[in-house]
Amino acid sequence: MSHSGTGPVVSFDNVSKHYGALKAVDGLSLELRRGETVALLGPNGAGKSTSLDMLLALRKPTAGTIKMFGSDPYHAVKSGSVGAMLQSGGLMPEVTVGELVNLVAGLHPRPVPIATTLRRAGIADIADQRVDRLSGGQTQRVRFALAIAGECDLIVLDEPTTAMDVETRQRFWASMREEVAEGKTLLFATHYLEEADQAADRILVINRGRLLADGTPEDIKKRAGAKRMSFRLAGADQAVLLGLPGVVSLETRHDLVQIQTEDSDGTLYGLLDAGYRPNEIEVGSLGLEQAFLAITAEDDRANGHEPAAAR
Ligand SMILES: Nc1ncnc2c1ncn2[C@@H]1O[C@H](COP(=O)(O)OP(=O)(O)OP(=O)(O)O)[C@@H](O)[C@H]1O
Repeated sequence: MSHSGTGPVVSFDNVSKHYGALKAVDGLSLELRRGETVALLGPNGAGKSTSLDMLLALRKPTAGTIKMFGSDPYHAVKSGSVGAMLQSGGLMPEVTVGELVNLVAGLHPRPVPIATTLRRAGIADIADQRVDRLSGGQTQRVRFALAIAGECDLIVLDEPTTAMDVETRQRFWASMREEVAEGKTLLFATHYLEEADQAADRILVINRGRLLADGTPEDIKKRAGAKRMSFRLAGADQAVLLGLPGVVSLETRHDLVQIQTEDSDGTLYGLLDAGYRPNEIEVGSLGLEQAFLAITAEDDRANGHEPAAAR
């Protein structure tokens, strides 16, 4: 079955999952469009795995509706439309990597040639090794191979690059781009903010089971509002700098001043009005990591919780 329709690939409509009093997912609504690479970003316990598991029909929502290719997740998964790599789940021991990939491809309605899968996952050289004798990073690559062993339209990955070293991670994303170039939709959960920034064209920030932000990496950085400003200024009075409009935090080293501000224009005008003449003024957005922390901390404060970063 091929899905070339124009409807959303995935839709969550007001989906919740409660474990007793705990709202792991709390009224989540979102849509993924064909060909998008979307990162699900959130602190520990945000509800990322629960959301992905519900999408893959492994857990049942307490309320709300999930659709995949316009049908219910169970049937979409059964038809082979989705390839998935989850966080846990052991691999069958005592078989070789090649045998395992062969076995899983054989179960798939539209198997990909084994050699292609081994190459794409970067495991051709370990095809003869037993799966229970692999390193953590190699195991991750084998699990990725199983996700792409059949032709599918949607790939779902839960923290795929955990335990991968930098080189393996880069190779992994290069293979992923090959998959996406074929028109596949990719949804992945990650803790690695730089990874979301580099790999995704859209980021969904979730915290406590709710969607806090949905946009391009640029949007997310803007959404956090604050800017970072730096300049050189000899003999600046810290108290004066902290008192400037919009200033959130301040760091100084020798004559280098770095400021986080919610109003970069106001901060600069205030500084000039106070008679200072700084040099080498630079104003930029916060990095994604800072933006992400700012968004989740603001949400935690607004809801009377301790910020996730401090949990
Ligand atoms: N089977 C379960 N029974 C009870 N609570 C659960 C169960 N599974 C998950 N939870 C709780 O639901 C919340 C969301 O968990 P989930 O694993 O979805 O978060 P996550 O965003 O994937 O976190 P992490 O980044 O740590 O993997 C957590 O508070 C977790 O403790």
